[in-house]
Order: sequence, then structure tokens, then C-alpha cells
Amino acid sequence: MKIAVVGTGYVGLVTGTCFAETGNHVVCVDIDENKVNKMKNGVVPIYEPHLDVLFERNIKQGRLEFTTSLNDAIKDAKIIFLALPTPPDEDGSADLSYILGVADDLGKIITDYKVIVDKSTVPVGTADKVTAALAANLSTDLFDVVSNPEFLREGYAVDDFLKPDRVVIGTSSEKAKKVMGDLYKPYVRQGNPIIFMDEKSAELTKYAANSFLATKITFMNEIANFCEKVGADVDMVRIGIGSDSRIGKRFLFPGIGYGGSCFPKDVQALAKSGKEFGYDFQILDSVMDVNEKQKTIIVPKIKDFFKGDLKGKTIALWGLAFKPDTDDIREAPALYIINELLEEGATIVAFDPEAMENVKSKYGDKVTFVEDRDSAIVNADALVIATEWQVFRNPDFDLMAEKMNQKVIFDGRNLYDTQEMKELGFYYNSIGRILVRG
Ligand SMILES: NC(=O)C1=CN([C@@H]2O[C@H](COP(=O)(O)OP(=O)(O)OC[C@H]3O[C@@H](n4cnc5c(N)ncnc54)[C@H](O)[C@@H]3O)[C@@H](O)[C@H]2O)C=CC1
Ligand SMILES: O=C(O)[C@H]1O[C@H](OP(=O)(O)OP(=O)(O)OC[C@H]2O[C@@H](n3ccc(=O)[nH]c3=O)[C@H](O)[C@@H]2O)[C@H](O)[C@@H](O)[C@@H]1O
Repeated sequence: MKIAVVGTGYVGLVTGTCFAETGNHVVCVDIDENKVNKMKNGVVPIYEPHLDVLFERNIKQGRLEFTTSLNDAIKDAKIIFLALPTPPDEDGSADLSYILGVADDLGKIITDYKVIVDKSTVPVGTADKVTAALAANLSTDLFDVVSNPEFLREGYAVDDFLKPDRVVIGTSSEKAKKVMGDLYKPYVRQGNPIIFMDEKSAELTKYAANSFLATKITFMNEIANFCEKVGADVDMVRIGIGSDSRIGKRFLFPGIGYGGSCFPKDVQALAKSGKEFGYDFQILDSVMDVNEKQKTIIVPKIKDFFKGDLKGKTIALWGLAFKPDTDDIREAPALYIINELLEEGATIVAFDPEAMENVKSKYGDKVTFVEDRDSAIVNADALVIATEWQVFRNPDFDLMAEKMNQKVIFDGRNLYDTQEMKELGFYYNSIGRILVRG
């Protein structure tokens, strides 16, 4: 099948590459010329594990192409995916200007029947708005609009896309249903269901999934905070409740709050969407409040340790990305921690395996960046861990003892065993577990 993908970010590029991998011909279009040039030269513009192999293979085999011309991209395509940004507007609602702008452009250039698929995360009612934008210039016989939300996670995007738990397709058109069913056939063969539904339900399924997961994490963060008050161990509680199949083991890991380009904006957008329709999502308001505090929950702990004064203190920071295996720093808790520590007068020496360039462009020389994990801890008064990259899981504790000014760790991701830290004589402050005083 011939496919066009508009927008080559995390979702668009993975979508385009994976559809090429299953034998389709895909043209990806982006307005960012620099990005398109990179891709034309065989460079993957984002860090996403395993994407490069598929990317190279499909370019070589002539199934994956790139352009900045919307017209060139869509002229032979039967299906056009919109994988465009839907960032939060000033009031927290999803900004649909990218999607509606492209829909408007498409309405002016489409000449034969096409299925326009919304892959971006959008509020209920967007398919209707996209339809209206297209219909302003185009006969409704020449298109159908489908909502096909994406559930991939950054860092696991390729695997999540190729082996999805489910594919949700929202459409009221039998013709579009057939086209989409054919496209996703390879995934059905892997035993993953395609769930057909109406457009509005599909749109809401996406927000509901992200909001539910964000709520699950936040609930666990509150349990962790309470564990600290009463001397319980959140790891035990997590295992204890996660073993109940009704609750499940995944997405129960407490830490310094959820971040990224999706949970924060999607929870906010669903709450906002609720208000627009006269419904007050009380749970979501609480989730946002708790998460906001959770992102910097480690800072008062650090201040307490240093008796309220961080001036002149050097803090090593391991991890900047909002989670491991990505260079994405959107809404990363590490940035909130950096802001507060800088305000308190601390010096920050940071390391992240993939996200340093992105942070450098925001902070410049306000933060010192080093090229490896162990350089960050030299002469540090404390180490803060903000992202659970594998490389931080098994550090050289002897080297830490030797190189740090004192053996002090504030761990926002619960990477180490508290008993071991006690034996090694570290001050070790983690989330929802006993405080090891060293
Ligand atoms: N990042 C993720 O893991 C996931 C994101 N989503 C949703 O997918 C959508 C896209 O997200 P990302 O891929 O992360 O965004 P992104 O910001 O990484 O990429 C968007 C791309 O669209 C391009 N673009 C902007 N205007 C354009 C135009 N007029 N024509 C062509 N290209 C244009 C940008 O240059 C950029 O390359 C959002 O709605 C997001 O909520 C859904 C599931 C997962
Ligand atoms: O809509 C989206 O963009 C995507 O949002 C999330 O994916 P992603 O943001 O890439 O990353 P997650 O692995 O879900 O992590 C999100 C945040 O939650 C945090 N988290 C996750 C799991 C957990 O147990 N505890 C926890 O604090 C992570 O550290 C991270 O900050 C969803 O998991 C995807 O299904 C969805 O497609």
C-alpha cells in the first residue's frame, strides 16, 4: 500500500519506518528541512533504539522516502497519516493548529480518494474538526477521516509498534475500515486485536489510557510518600499489590513523578476537555497536583541534609532524559530539580548518555556537563539520580567513596538495595524506602 506520513517526530518516523518494514511504500514529509536532509542522508534524527536498522533497510530497499513537499508526499498515497504535534495551549487544552492547518492544506491538493488518519493524540471531536477543515475545499466523497491513536512508548517504540497490545481504529466509514484493516493485517497475524470503534471513542481511548497510567504511577508515588512517613517499604508494597492480576505489576514504580511529552500534556488536556463539556475530572486534577510536587520531592530532602544551605555545594546529577533510552527531555523531572538546585545556589555537574545536547541548548553553562558517569561524581557533595539508565544500575561504589567529597546519594529511581548501601556506609535517600544514614 502507498502511505504518506506527515510529521516525522517520534511517532511519525517510527510509524513510517515500521509500515515500510511490513512491505508498504512510505513517503514521510516534514516542514523541518534540516531534519529531512538528515534523513535523506541516512541519518535517524532522534535517538530510538533499533530504529536505525529498520530505517536503513527500508531506505535501501526503496520503501522509505523523505520530502518537505506535502504535495509530493501525498500524490500517490492511499492513506495519509497525521503524526503532528498537539502541544498544550496556554490554557492546557491540546493545540490543534498543526493538525487543522495540514487538513486545510490537504483539502486544497487532494484529487482522488484518500483515508486521512489522525495518529496524533487529540481531544474528542477532532475527527469532526478535521473533516470540516478538509470539506471546506474538498468533496466528502474524496476522503474519510479515521482516528488511529498510537500507544508506543519512547525507548521501546519499534517493538511497541510492531507488536502492539492492540490497534484502535475509530471510523464510521466501511470503506476506510477495509483500508485500515488491510494495512494492519500483519499485526492481527501476530495475535494482537484490532479494535474497531467510532471516532470519538477512539480519541478518548488514547487519553483514557495515558491518564489511567499516569494515575496508577501517581497513586504509587503517594503510597511511597506515605511509606516514608510510617517506615514501610514501597518495594514490598509494590510487589504485594502488583501480584494481584487485577492490579498488575507494570507501571507501579514510584519515583520523582511522570514526565515526557505525553502524560503531562494528555492528563491536562483530558481535564481541560472535561471542563469544556461541563465535567469536572477531580481525579485528574489531583494527579496533576501530586505529580507537580513529586517532581521536586527530592529537593527538600537535599536541603534538609545540607541544613538548608546549598550554596557552594556541588551536586552530581545522573540522568536528564524523562526516562531511560531516549534523548527526550520534555517535562523531564531532572529539569525541575536543576531549576530548584540552581536557585538554591548549588553547582550541578550532570551526565546523561543521550540527552545532554538537548539540555545544553537550554541551560548553556549554568550546568556543567561531563562525558561519562564517573566524571560527574568527582568532588561532589552529593549524587542525585533522576533517570534509571542501565549504566547507573551497577556503579563502582568504591570509586564513589574515593572521588566524592562524601558518600551521599539521593536516588529518585530506587536503583540500589538499601541493605547494601547500609553495608557500604552510604547516606542513601530513596523514594518510599527506609532512609539509610550511612
Ligand atoms: N512521543 C511519543 O512517544 C508519542 C506521541 N504521541 C502523539 O503523537 C503526536 C506527535 O508526537 P511526536 O512524534 O512526539 O512529536 P514531535 O514533536 O517529535 O514530531 C512532530 C513532527 O511534526 C513536524 N511538523 C510540524 N508541523 C508540520 C507540518 N505542517 N508539516 C509536516 N511536518 C510538520 C515537526 O517538524 C516534527 O518533526 C502528538 O500528538 C503526541 O501526543 C502518541 C504516542 C506516543
Ligand atoms: O502517548 C504517548 O506518548 C505515550 O506515553 C507513554 O509513553 P512514554 O511517555 O514514552 O513513556 P513511559 O514509559 O510511559 O513513561 C512515562 C513517564 O512515567 C514514568 N513512570 C513510568 C512507569 C512507572 O512505573 N513509573 C514511572 O514513574 C517514567 O519515568 C516517565 O517519566 C505511554 O506509556 C505510551 O503508551 C503512550 O503512547
